[in-house]
Amino acid sequence: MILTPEGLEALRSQLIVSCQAYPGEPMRDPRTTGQVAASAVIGGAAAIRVQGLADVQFTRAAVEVPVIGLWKDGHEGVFITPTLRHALAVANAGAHVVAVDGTRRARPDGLSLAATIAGVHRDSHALVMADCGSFEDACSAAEAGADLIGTTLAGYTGERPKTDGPDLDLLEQIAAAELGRPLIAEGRIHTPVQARQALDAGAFAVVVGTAITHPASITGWFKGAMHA
Ligand SMILES: CC(=O)N[C@H](C=O)[C@@H](O)[C@H](O)[C@H](O)COP(=O)(O)O
Repeated sequence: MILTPEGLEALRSQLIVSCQAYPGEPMRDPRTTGQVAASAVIGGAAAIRVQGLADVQFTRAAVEVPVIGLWKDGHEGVFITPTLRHALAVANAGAHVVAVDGTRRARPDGLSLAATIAGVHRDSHALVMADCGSFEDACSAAEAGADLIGTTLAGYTGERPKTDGPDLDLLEQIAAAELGRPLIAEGRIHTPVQARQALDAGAFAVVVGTAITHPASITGWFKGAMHA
Protein backbone atom coordinates (compact mmCIF):
# COMPACT_ATOMS: atom_id res chain seq x y z
CA MET A 1 0.00 0.00 0.00
CA ILE A 2 1.35 3.41 -0.99
CA LEU A 3 -0.06 6.28 1.03
CA THR A 4 -0.85 9.33 -1.09
CA PRO A 5 -1.61 12.86 0.14
CA GLU A 6 -5.27 12.12 -0.76
CA GLY A 7 -5.11 8.89 1.25
CA LEU A 8 -4.30 10.91 4.36
CA GLU A 9 -8.00 11.86 4.43
CA ALA A 10 -8.62 8.50 6.15
CA LEU A 11 -6.76 9.86 9.17
CA ARG A 12 -9.01 12.88 9.66
CA SER A 13 -10.03 13.25 13.33
CA GLN A 14 -8.34 9.95 14.11
CA LEU A 15 -5.99 8.74 16.82
CA ILE A 16 -2.40 7.85 15.92
CA VAL A 17 -0.47 5.93 18.56
CA SER A 18 3.28 6.37 19.01
CA CYS A 19 5.01 3.22 20.30
CA GLN A 20 8.51 3.98 21.51
CA ALA A 21 10.83 2.55 24.13
CA TYR A 22 14.01 4.38 24.99
CA PRO A 23 17.60 3.07 24.99
CA GLY A 24 18.22 0.60 27.81
CA GLU A 25 14.54 0.06 28.62
CA PRO A 26 13.10 -3.46 29.00
CA MET A 27 10.53 -2.90 26.19
CA ARG A 28 13.21 -1.76 23.71
CA ASP A 29 12.68 -4.67 21.30
CA PRO A 30 11.15 -4.38 17.83
CA ARG A 31 8.97 -7.44 18.43
CA THR A 32 7.51 -5.75 21.50
CA THR A 33 6.94 -2.57 19.52
CA GLY A 34 5.02 -4.54 16.90
CA GLN A 35 2.89 -6.22 19.58
CA VAL A 36 2.13 -2.92 21.31
CA ALA A 37 1.28 -1.38 17.93
CA ALA A 38 -1.07 -4.24 17.05
CA SER A 39 -2.77 -3.84 20.44
CA ALA A 40 -3.24 -0.11 19.80
CA VAL A 41 -4.83 -0.88 16.43
CA ILE A 42 -7.31 -3.23 18.17
CA GLY A 43 -8.20 -0.26 20.37
CA GLY A 44 -8.84 1.97 17.37
CA ALA A 45 -5.53 3.53 16.35
CA ALA A 46 -5.78 4.60 12.71
CA ALA A 47 -2.01 4.82 12.26
CA ILE A 48 1.13 4.00 14.25
CA ARG A 49 4.29 6.01 14.82
CA VAL A 50 7.52 4.15 15.63
CA GLN A 51 11.20 4.90 16.03
CA GLY A 52 14.06 2.91 14.52
CA LEU A 53 14.51 0.90 11.35
CA ALA A 54 13.82 -2.51 12.90
CA ASP A 55 10.75 -1.15 14.68
CA VAL A 56 9.43 0.16 11.36
CA GLN A 57 9.97 -3.24 9.75
CA PHE A 58 8.38 -5.25 12.57
CA THR A 59 5.46 -2.84 12.86
CA ARG A 60 4.80 -2.94 9.11
CA ALA A 61 4.52 -6.71 9.47
CA ALA A 62 2.29 -6.47 12.56
CA VAL A 63 -0.38 -3.96 11.45
CA GLU A 64 -2.34 -3.01 8.34
CA VAL A 65 -2.64 0.69 9.13
CA PRO A 66 -0.20 3.37 7.92
CA VAL A 67 3.15 3.51 9.72
CA ILE A 68 4.90 6.78 10.46
CA GLY A 69 8.58 6.04 10.95
CA LEU A 70 11.44 8.06 12.35
CA TRP A 71 15.04 7.48 13.33
CA LYS A 72 16.27 9.27 16.41
CA ASP A 73 20.02 9.83 16.32
CA GLY A 74 21.25 11.47 19.53
CA HIS A 75 19.01 13.48 21.83
CA GLU A 76 20.06 17.11 21.41
CA GLY A 77 19.58 19.61 18.63
CA VAL A 78 18.38 18.06 15.37
CA PHE A 79 17.95 14.40 16.28
CA ILE A 80 14.63 13.24 14.78
CA THR A 81 15.57 11.75 11.39
CA PRO A 82 18.24 14.43 11.06
CA THR A 83 19.53 13.84 7.52
CA LEU A 84 18.32 12.70 4.11
CA ARG A 85 20.27 9.47 4.61
CA HIS A 86 18.32 8.73 7.78
CA ALA A 87 15.04 9.65 6.07
CA LEU A 88 15.60 7.36 3.09
CA ALA A 89 16.60 4.51 5.40
CA VAL A 90 13.31 4.93 7.26
CA ALA A 91 11.39 4.98 3.97
CA ASN A 92 13.25 1.89 2.74
CA ALA A 93 12.41 0.11 6.00
CA GLY A 94 8.77 0.44 4.93
CA ALA A 95 7.42 3.59 6.53
CA HIS A 96 4.46 5.12 4.68
CA VAL A 97 5.33 8.46 6.23
CA VAL A 98 8.80 9.57 7.32
CA ALA A 99 8.80 11.97 10.25
CA VAL A 100 11.78 14.33 10.10
CA ASP A 101 12.98 17.27 12.16
CA GLY A 102 10.89 20.08 10.74
CA THR A 103 12.50 22.99 12.53
CA ARG A 104 14.40 25.89 10.97
CA ARG A 105 17.66 24.75 12.61
CA ALA A 106 20.70 23.74 10.55
CA ARG A 107 20.74 20.04 9.70
CA PRO A 108 23.86 17.89 10.20
CA ASP A 109 24.17 17.10 6.46
CA GLY A 110 23.85 20.76 5.50
CA LEU A 111 20.71 20.16 3.42
CA SER A 112 17.69 22.41 3.75
CA LEU A 113 14.39 20.94 4.87
CA ALA A 114 13.09 21.53 1.33
CA ALA A 115 15.98 19.55 -0.20
CA THR A 116 15.47 16.78 2.36
CA ILE A 117 11.76 16.51 1.55
CA ALA A 118 12.44 16.65 -2.19
CA GLY A 119 15.00 13.85 -1.79
CA VAL A 120 12.50 11.63 0.02
CA HIS A 121 9.85 12.30 -2.62
CA ARG A 122 12.34 11.66 -5.42
CA ASP A 123 13.82 8.43 -4.10
CA SER A 124 10.91 6.78 -2.27
CA HIS A 125 7.13 6.57 -2.16
CA ALA A 126 6.97 7.92 1.39
CA LEU A 127 5.26 11.09 2.49
CA VAL A 128 7.03 13.45 4.88
CA MET A 129 5.80 14.67 8.27
CA ALA A 130 7.66 17.74 9.56
CA ASP A 131 8.06 17.65 13.35
CA CYS A 132 7.86 21.34 14.23
CA GLY A 133 8.54 23.35 17.37
CA SER A 134 6.82 26.63 16.60
CA PHE A 135 4.44 28.52 14.32
CA GLU A 136 7.39 29.77 12.25
CA ASP A 137 8.61 26.19 11.82
CA ALA A 138 5.18 25.09 10.64
CA CYS A 139 4.97 27.87 8.03
CA SER A 140 8.43 27.19 6.64
CA ALA A 141 7.85 23.41 6.66
CA ALA A 142 4.68 23.84 4.61
CA GLU A 143 6.63 26.08 2.26
CA ALA A 144 9.34 23.42 2.06
CA GLY A 145 6.83 20.85 0.81
CA ALA A 146 6.02 18.81 3.93
CA ASP A 147 2.98 16.56 3.47
CA LEU A 148 1.98 16.76 7.14
CA ILE A 149 2.81 19.29 9.85
CA GLY A 150 3.28 18.04 13.42
CA THR A 151 3.65 19.93 16.70
CA THR A 152 5.96 17.18 17.99
CA LEU A 153 8.80 19.49 19.00
CA ALA A 154 6.76 22.26 20.64
CA GLY A 155 8.34 22.77 24.06
CA TYR A 156 11.57 21.04 23.09
CA THR A 157 13.40 23.64 20.96
CA GLY A 158 13.25 26.74 23.16
CA GLU A 159 10.74 28.57 20.95
CA ARG A 160 7.65 27.49 22.89
CA PRO A 161 7.10 26.88 26.60
CA LYS A 162 6.85 23.23 27.62
CA THR A 163 3.19 23.22 28.56
CA ASP A 164 1.91 20.54 30.95
CA GLY A 165 -0.48 19.21 28.34
CA PRO A 166 -0.63 19.83 24.59
CA ASP A 167 0.30 23.29 23.30
CA LEU A 168 -3.27 24.20 22.32
CA ASP A 169 -2.38 27.84 21.61
CA LEU A 170 0.15 26.75 19.01
CA LEU A 171 -2.34 24.36 17.44
CA GLU A 172 -4.91 27.15 17.16
CA GLN A 173 -2.36 29.50 15.65
CA ILE A 174 -1.20 27.00 13.02
CA ALA A 175 -4.75 25.90 12.21
CA ALA A 176 -5.80 29.53 11.68
CA ALA A 177 -2.99 30.00 9.16
CA GLU A 178 -4.61 27.36 6.89
CA LEU A 179 -1.33 25.99 5.58
CA GLY A 180 -3.14 23.42 3.45
CA ARG A 181 -1.46 20.40 5.08
CA PRO A 182 -2.91 18.09 7.73
CA LEU A 183 -1.97 19.45 11.15
CA ILE A 184 -1.02 16.67 13.54
CA ALA A 185 -1.17 17.40 17.27
CA GLU A 186 1.64 15.61 19.06
CA GLY A 187 3.36 16.00 22.38
CA ARG A 188 2.17 15.67 25.99
CA ILE A 189 -1.39 14.64 25.15
CA HIS A 190 -1.97 12.60 28.28
CA THR A 191 -5.75 12.23 28.57
CA PRO A 192 -8.73 11.54 26.29
CA VAL A 193 -10.05 15.02 27.13
CA GLN A 194 -6.80 16.60 25.92
CA ALA A 195 -7.00 14.59 22.68
CA ARG A 196 -10.49 16.00 22.13
CA GLN A 197 -9.24 19.51 22.93
CA ALA A 198 -6.49 19.13 20.35
CA LEU A 199 -9.08 18.30 17.68
CA ASP A 200 -11.20 21.24 18.81
CA ALA A 201 -8.14 23.51 18.52
CA GLY A 202 -7.95 22.58 14.84
CA ALA A 203 -5.81 19.46 14.69
CA PHE A 204 -6.51 17.12 11.77
CA ALA A 205 -5.38 14.09 13.81
CA VAL A 206 -3.82 13.42 17.19
CA VAL A 207 -0.70 11.44 18.16
CA VAL A 208 -0.56 9.99 21.66
CA GLY A 209 2.60 8.22 22.80
CA THR A 210 3.63 8.08 26.45
CA ALA A 211 0.10 8.00 27.90
CA ILE A 212 -0.75 4.82 25.95
CA THR A 213 2.51 3.00 25.37
CA HIS A 214 5.04 3.89 28.06
CA PRO A 215 4.23 1.94 31.24
CA ALA A 216 7.22 3.27 33.19
CA SER A 217 5.97 6.85 32.80
CA ILE A 218 2.33 5.98 33.48
CA THR A 219 3.29 4.05 36.61
CA GLY A 220 5.30 7.03 37.77
CA TRP A 221 2.28 9.33 37.31
CA PHE A 222 0.19 7.11 39.59
CA LYS A 223 2.93 6.76 42.15
CA GLY A 224 3.59 10.50 42.13
CA ALA A 225 -0.07 11.30 42.72
CA MET A 226 -0.29 8.80 45.57
CA HIS A 227 2.71 10.19 47.41
CA ALA A 228 2.29 13.89 46.70
C1 LIG B 1 10.24 15.36 21.64
C2 LIG B 1 10.39 13.93 21.18
O1 LIG B 1 11.47 13.42 21.16
N1 LIG B 1 9.27 13.30 20.82
C3 LIG B 1 9.30 11.94 20.37
C4 LIG B 1 8.94 11.86 18.96
O2 LIG B 1 8.76 10.90 18.32
C5 LIG B 1 8.68 10.93 21.29
O3 LIG B 1 9.59 10.75 22.36
C6 LIG B 1 7.28 11.24 21.88
O4 LIG B 1 6.93 10.16 22.71
C7 LIG B 1 6.20 11.41 20.84
O5 LIG B 1 6.40 12.64 20.19
C8 LIG B 1 4.77 11.40 21.39
O6 LIG B 1 4.62 12.36 22.38
P1 LIG B 1 4.08 11.99 23.85
O7 LIG B 1 4.88 10.80 24.29
O8 LIG B 1 4.31 13.21 24.67
O9 LIG B 1 2.59 11.64 23.69
